[in-house]
Amino acid sequence: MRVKICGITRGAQGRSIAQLGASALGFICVERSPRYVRPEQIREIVDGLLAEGYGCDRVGVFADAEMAEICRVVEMGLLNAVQLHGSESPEFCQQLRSMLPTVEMIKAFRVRSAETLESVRQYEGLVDTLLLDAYDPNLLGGTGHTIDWSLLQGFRSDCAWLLAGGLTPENIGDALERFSPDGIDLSSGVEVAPGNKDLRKVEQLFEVLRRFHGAVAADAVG
Ligand SMILES: O=C(O)c1ccccc1NCC(=O)[C@H](O)[C@H](O)COP(=O)(O)O
Repeated sequence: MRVKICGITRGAQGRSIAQLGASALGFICVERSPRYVRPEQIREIVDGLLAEGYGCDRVGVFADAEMAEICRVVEMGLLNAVQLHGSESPEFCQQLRSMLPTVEMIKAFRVRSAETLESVRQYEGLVDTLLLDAYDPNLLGGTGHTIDWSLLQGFRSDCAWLLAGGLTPENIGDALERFSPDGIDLSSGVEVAPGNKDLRKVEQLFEVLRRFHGAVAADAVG
């Protein structure tokens, strides 16, 4: 199972989190987020990861950004995945795919109702991975709110999907008893403050995951 830890802003924390077993690290490229990191900072963090041989995925998180800007940051930051966290249309995803054919495309949905889950269907086949996050009227992500899990009961997709939204070392066991996502994504649940990760909480997370999956590989769980 993939484990994505999002909102990395510091090189040393990124490397420690990769060492603990994260398979993907997320960098917030949305300027109004308190977790925003400039492309130059991403590059510095990524250079450090690559220099130490960490093979985890490097995900740039965007929200309704211009295609040219996404391509610029991907190139500069040596990213191998983009997460589209705004209201990007299926056509936008299709066009971006043709511009970045080798980059994983993750489309995020802020799940507010059963209709949100229906809208996901239009993206299956166009993107590589879906990410289901919580809805908040004021914030795009990193909210710490959980999705109304009753809405996800019975959710299936042809696409790989990641569960996000208010996940913590305390509730991850409960989440994985209810759902079988292809991966999980956490941010504020493993933080001291926005953008400052709590390594003890990340460690605690992997301890719980080991109980579920037996063993933790260097870049994957289970
Ligand atoms: O984290 C942010 O500040 C953010 C800002 C704008 C768009 C997306 C953002 N985060 C995206 C993520 O993938 C988070 O990990 C996801 O929303 C879950 O966050 P949390 O509920 O804090 O675990």
